[in-house]
Amino acid sequence: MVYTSPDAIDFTLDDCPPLSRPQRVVLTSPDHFDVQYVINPHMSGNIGGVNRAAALQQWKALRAAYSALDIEPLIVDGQSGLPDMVFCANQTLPFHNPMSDTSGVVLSNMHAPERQNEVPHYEQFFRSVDYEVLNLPDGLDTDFEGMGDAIWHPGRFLLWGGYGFRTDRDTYEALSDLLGVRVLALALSDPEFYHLDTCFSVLDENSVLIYPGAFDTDGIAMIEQFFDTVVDAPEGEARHQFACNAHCPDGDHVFIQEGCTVTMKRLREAGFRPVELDTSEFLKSGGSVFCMKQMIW
Ligand SMILES: NC(=[NH2+])NCCC[C@H](N)C(=O)O
Repeated sequence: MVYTSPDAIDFTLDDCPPLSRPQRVVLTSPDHFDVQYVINPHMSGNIGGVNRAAALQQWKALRAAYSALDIEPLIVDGQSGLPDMVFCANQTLPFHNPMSDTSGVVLSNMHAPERQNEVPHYEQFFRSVDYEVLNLPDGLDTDFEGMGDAIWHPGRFLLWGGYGFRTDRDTYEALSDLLGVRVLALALSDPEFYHLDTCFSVLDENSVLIYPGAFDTDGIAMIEQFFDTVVDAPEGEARHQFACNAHCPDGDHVFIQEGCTVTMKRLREAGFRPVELDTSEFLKSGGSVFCMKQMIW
């Protein structure tokens, strides 16, 4: 079942089976990262403008930050000719079904033609680690960009789904049927917040960090219905520093772009520990921490 308005909601969090936290992280080496085309507004003006050496240092610091929390990264090799492959949250949606105790990934159907050839590399990787690999139904020709838009509610078998730019609303009907999961679908309409993970960062079962301006009134109402604590990022930090592309891997630390001072203060007030990371080279492509990793079970 897909829910797009608060009036339709006929369940609570307690009706959703408990879901364990994913314990492993996948990262993709940035050897071939670059800005070579413009498929989101942040990339505009940045073609050829990436400092590869700086990008590598920033990526290594991210890798070290996961290791410091005892989350050992699995590394996928970036491929030449696929400059966005480093954003490994987008090509798949990893899942764990607590009822059947099965794990796997659903492959994306990238909206951007420039990124479609990234998916087979991830298919191969997940098969190599014995993951079940699922496809959206044959004949369904809707866009889907994985965890860029589809985000698990922490601790619950419940999926949040953004739609409007990179993922079609109808994809969530198919995903809901495929995985047997409820989906809360949020409309996106500001092109600078083109993926759900640019404006919505889950922290723990009761807390989320959002940029409210990216959502409509139904979206905000649904978010407020399911999270007791909603931390707002200010517009400038959300839009230009990707404050909401943060990642909280453990319900405590929040990896976030360096310099998001107001957001970090609000996170601390809500009881979280921000960990600043510099992703400035990746911001040139419209990505930061959240989309540079994929958590798996
Ligand atoms: N989930 C994300 N926000 N990923 C960032 C992707 C950036 C990439 N240049 C694109 O536009 O597709």
